[in-house]
Amino acid sequence: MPSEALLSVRDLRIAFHDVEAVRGLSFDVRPREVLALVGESGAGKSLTARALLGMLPRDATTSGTIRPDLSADRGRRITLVPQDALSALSPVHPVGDQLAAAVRSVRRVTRKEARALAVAALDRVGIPDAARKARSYPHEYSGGMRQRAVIAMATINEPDVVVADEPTTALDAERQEQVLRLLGEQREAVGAALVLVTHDMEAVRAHADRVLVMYAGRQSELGPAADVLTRPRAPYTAGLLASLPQYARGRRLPTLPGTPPAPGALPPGCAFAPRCPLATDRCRTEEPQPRPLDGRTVSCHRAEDVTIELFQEVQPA
Ligand SMILES: Nc1ncnc2c1ncn2[C@@H]1O[C@H](COP(=O)(O)OP(=O)(O)OP(=O)(O)O)[C@@H](O)[C@H]1O
Repeated sequence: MPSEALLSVRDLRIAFHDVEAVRGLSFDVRPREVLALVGESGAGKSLTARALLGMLPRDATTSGTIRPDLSADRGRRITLVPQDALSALSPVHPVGDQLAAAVRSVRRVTRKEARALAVAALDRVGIPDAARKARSYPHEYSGGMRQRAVIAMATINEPDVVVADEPTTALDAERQEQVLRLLGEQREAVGAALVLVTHDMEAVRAHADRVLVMYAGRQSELGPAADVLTRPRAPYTAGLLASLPQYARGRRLPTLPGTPPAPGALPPGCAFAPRCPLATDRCRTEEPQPRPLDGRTVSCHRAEDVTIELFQEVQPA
């Protein structure tokens, strides 16, 4: 995989009224890779993804850099697959017209050519009788078909980066897997990188090349998914993995005790220390900075002592 960056994020901070929700993230998105942003609710995954797209809420203040700024080319070089497929489609225009309009907004093609591209895109995502379905409105599509249409919309202009923000939360497990597989195939077909926001470690394992594990607005661990998921170096990663059935070894599934802190109420030192079985006085006073270890970057004073079994013996609080 080429290692030059398509996007470079450096010391990204996102605050609301002086309370930081994202606190100094640095990572790259590489060409054609699937980079998963993973962590519990409130970790700052969506805000980070939205910052890439230039779609932050108006009252957010940011610092740091995202280079190049693809958000000026949103819809062409960077696109979004949102949580809710309906919100990505207008209810008042046929789906094919919306796809054709998306094409014509960035390419000089005739209406007829745009229309043909729209039908081809719907066909590519597995919509049966695409020429006819292109004339239907979103409400005439089933939920699954709408998901497919949204993926067609996000890939039709062959972007460099597709950002998918929990694209499957509303779906059952089987559908989730289908949608992620389709998203993977489509982004591969157009040569785009995928930034996949998820709280599902199973999805990360099945679909990501690299993973950025986030906790309380910071980076816990960043590295190749195959390494991070088999040999975590951040206690928080081990905690997320503990809830996956294959690591429970026949025992009752351990869960990560406690909840993440709210952005305005962070403990001193490492934000994860109150939930961490390895925490020492240093962890409770000194915030760990990202450092290289075992081919990834990890923010933990005790990273060398972390094993995948760390949470096996911990009972839910
Ligand atoms: N519009 C907003 N105004 C104020 N605070 C916000 C706003 N949006 C997000 N936040 C704060 O930022 C934190 C991180 O939000 P974000 O949506 O990025 O989390 P997430 O990791 O994507 O979680 P989830 O999985 O629940 O979507 C939230 O817990 C919240 O405190």
